Amino acid sequence: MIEIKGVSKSFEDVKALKEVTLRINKGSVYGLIGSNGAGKTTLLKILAGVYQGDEGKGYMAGQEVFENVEIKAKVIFIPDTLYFFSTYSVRDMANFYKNIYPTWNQERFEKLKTAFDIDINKKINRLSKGMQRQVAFWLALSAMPEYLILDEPLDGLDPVMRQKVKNLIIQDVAERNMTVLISSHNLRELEDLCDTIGILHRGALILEKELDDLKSDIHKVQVAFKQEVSGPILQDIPVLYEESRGSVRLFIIRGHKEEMIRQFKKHDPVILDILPLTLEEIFIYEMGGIGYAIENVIF
Ligand SMILES: Nc1ncnc2c1ncn2[C@@H]1O[C@H](COP(=O)(O)OP(=O)(O)OP(=O)(O)O)[C@@H](O)[C@H]1O
Repeated sequence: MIEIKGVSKSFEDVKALKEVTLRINKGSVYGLIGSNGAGKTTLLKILAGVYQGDEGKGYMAGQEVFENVEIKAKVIFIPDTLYFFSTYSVRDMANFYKNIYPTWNQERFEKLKTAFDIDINKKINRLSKGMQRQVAFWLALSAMPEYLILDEPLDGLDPVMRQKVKNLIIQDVAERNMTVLISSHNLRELEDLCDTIGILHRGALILEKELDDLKSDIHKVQVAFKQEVSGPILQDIPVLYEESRGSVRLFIIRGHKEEMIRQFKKHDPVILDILPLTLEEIFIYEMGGIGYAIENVIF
């Protein structure tokens, strides 16, 4: 389990994190989103033991992370800007990891050669940006970490490689209960991977929800009636958004699915479709409800 308890962190006059508390269960994949400068990288670095909070602490499996060698051997952090020793090849770097991570799995490293078709004798710094990111994942997944912390992880990877890496992460979560924390600006990307999403805004965690709860609690409905319905159609059901496109009306509704269908059917609809919402749409309506414009938060 990963825990952040009341963490605040300032850089000179900038309050990067303000009393952030969050908990990520073992085997969970947690997506952290937020606008530029929201504090995502700072939070990830505190968990990776790179920074220490001014107040509060980061814990993994109940142990404090900062300056804890035992815990650090179980964590891999892939930062947004990668760093490799300048003269090291993939093979050298693998040997380096082997010495640091007791869980290093040479067999897996060999197997993953087919997924990341890169010459292991090549100097990493001579590889392209995307290939370097592939190497970072190759090494990380061969080290079999208990905790994987990723900052904008898929940036620079081509679409095929993005899918491959996502599948490999999901496989490790399913097979050996790896816990993952991912920071990203891309909700569509996170939708495939995460079970929980948190939004960080100006250093504070303003929303945190399980994806399933989000998806089962909010519905998009397209409905059209033979005749104009006078007066309100829905009673005692919270409508988050409503618009008309010709004779078709669109509703975004929270909860009450069966009751909503019953009330619509009373008016004899010719169209009654319940459509899937993207995670992005869900957040637009959710955040609208608590007074933030999502555009300012995510993009
Ligand atoms: N080493 C540092 N020195 C001074 N200020 C810093 C440092 N690191 C971060 N900050 C400041 O802290 C705030 C949070 O930065 P952080 O990098 O955590 O945001 P972020 O959410 O990761 O942003 P982005 O999406 O742009 O990567 C910003 O105002 C940033 O300028």
